[in-house]
Amino acid sequence: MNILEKIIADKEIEVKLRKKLIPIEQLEESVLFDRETISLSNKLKNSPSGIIAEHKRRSPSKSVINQDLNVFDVAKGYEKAGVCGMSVLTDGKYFGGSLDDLLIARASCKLPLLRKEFIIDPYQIVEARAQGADVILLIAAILSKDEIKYYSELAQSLNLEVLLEVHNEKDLKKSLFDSITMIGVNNRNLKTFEVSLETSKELSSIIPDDFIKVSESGISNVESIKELQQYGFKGFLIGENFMKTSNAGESAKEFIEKLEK
Ligand SMILES: O=C(O)c1ccccc1NCC(=O)[C@H](O)[C@H](O)COP(=O)(O)O
Repeated sequence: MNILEKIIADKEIEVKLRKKLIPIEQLEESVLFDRETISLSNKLKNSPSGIIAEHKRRSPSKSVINQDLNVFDVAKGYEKAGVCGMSVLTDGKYFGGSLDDLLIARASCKLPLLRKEFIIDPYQIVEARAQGADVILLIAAILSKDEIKYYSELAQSLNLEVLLEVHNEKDLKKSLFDSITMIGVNNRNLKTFEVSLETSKELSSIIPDDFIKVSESGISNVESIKELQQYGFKGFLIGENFMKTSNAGESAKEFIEKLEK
């Protein structure tokens, strides 16, 4: 099994358990369920830098990145830095995240929040809404065309935006639905962990203009962003580069200042 297959096998067990612990009807009663969501795509459209900064403690490719930062401070710092949105990894086993991280981030800032998760069941979409997310990630590589359509329409009906992640042309071809606003090209091959910004550049020309293009993973300098902007990218998802420092918010602030200079 490759890492993605392992993550999904574990996720299936986890979701089954979560559904038993907290029935969907209970999620729908959350005080956050009816809150007005914040549009990430609007922020990206109107931003010169387009940074989506991630809270990421560890990862399968890098092991520990930073276990010492407090998600409350990270969210506040990212907001102060002027990022467009924050991505919160909620997977526990492989990334050290949790739904509590999402809740804490929600309580500490007014940024659009992306629930960064391996979504394989509609339950997780309702869960994202109940825990304060504004955007969900759908990964084309782990979903069928019908699932992408159904899950993105469910998200839309809950006023959640969808960032649809692709790795290649095949992923992209099965993912073009009106219920999706943003297409993210992941520069990290989730099977081998190899990172190449060429993936974004190569796919950019076949992403229709109706979608906001986001480049994800492996971005560590402003020069790469300036180059990717030439290919039409408006959003840039950055995790490790900020989280590996002792002050993720400050690191994002310096990065954005340099980018907008
Ligand atoms: O980051 C990993 O090692 C990883 C491995 C397997 C599946 C997903 C993985 N990462 C999720 C992400 O997409 C990244 O956290 C995100 O794009 C930020 O990437 P980076 O800036 O390189 O930390």
